[in-house]
Amino acid sequence: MVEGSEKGGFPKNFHLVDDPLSRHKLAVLRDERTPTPEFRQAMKELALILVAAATRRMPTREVRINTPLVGTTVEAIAAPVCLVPVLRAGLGMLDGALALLPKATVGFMGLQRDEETAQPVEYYVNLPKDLPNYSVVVLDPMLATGGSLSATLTKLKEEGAGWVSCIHAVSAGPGVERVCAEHPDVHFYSAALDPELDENSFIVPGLGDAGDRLYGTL
Ligand SMILES: O=P(O)(O)OC[C@H]1O[C@H](OP(=O)(O)OP(=O)(O)O)[C@H](O)[C@@H]1O
Ligand SMILES: O=c1cc[nH]c(=O)[nH]1
Ligand SMILES: [Mg+2]
Repeated sequence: MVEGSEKGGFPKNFHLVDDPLSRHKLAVLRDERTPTPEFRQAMKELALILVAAATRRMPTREVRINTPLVGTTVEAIAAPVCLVPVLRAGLGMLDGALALLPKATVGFMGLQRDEETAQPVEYYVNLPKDLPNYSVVVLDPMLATGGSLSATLTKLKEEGAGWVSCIHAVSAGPGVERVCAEHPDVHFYSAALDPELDENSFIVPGLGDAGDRLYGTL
């Protein structure tokens, strides 16, 4: 993993998860020939890898237990976890994240980019009332202009979220610059950092519209 703090040119809260396995999953996702079932499966598997990376900085606490042989001190994740998929495409990462964090609570952030302006329009929000008690992981395969993620993080902070990390399959330079600057306290984990956006604010080379490819609404 390339940590933001290790490589010149990366914001220090951006982390590229570019091991061979995540690159392999990403190759499946980027290929236009990948049909919906395989796309969905690869997104789920990539989410497993990314969510493991995103727990690296999660607060832990010491717990006293007994092994079958002796008493010892172990480490456990300190706070309950709340996963927040950004609808729709974020749902494609939810099963993978829940496989590693099965006790997690799930909140929902419903946003859709306006096709003309690329601005996010909020249509559904459902978050736990006691959000300040949780460590929050935001799931969204695509970080393009950063508008949807910025709106999500602003909402989470209004609701009192403290520790927050985000996972993405593909991020674009302009969106990364924006969210890292606006939210220096949040860590962002992505399997790719693509250079640019096209005239419709789609990531290039990217993988197309993640929601459409996950749900077959092409
Ligand atoms: O960084 P941004 O420029 O805001 O773009 C990224 C957003 O666009 C996509 O959602 P979309 O609006 O296509 O909704 P969908 O998941 O329902 O397809 C994607 O899943 C992100 O939420
Ligand atoms: O390239 C992009 C940009 C936004 N949303 C997507 O699904 N893909
Ligand atoms: Mg979409």
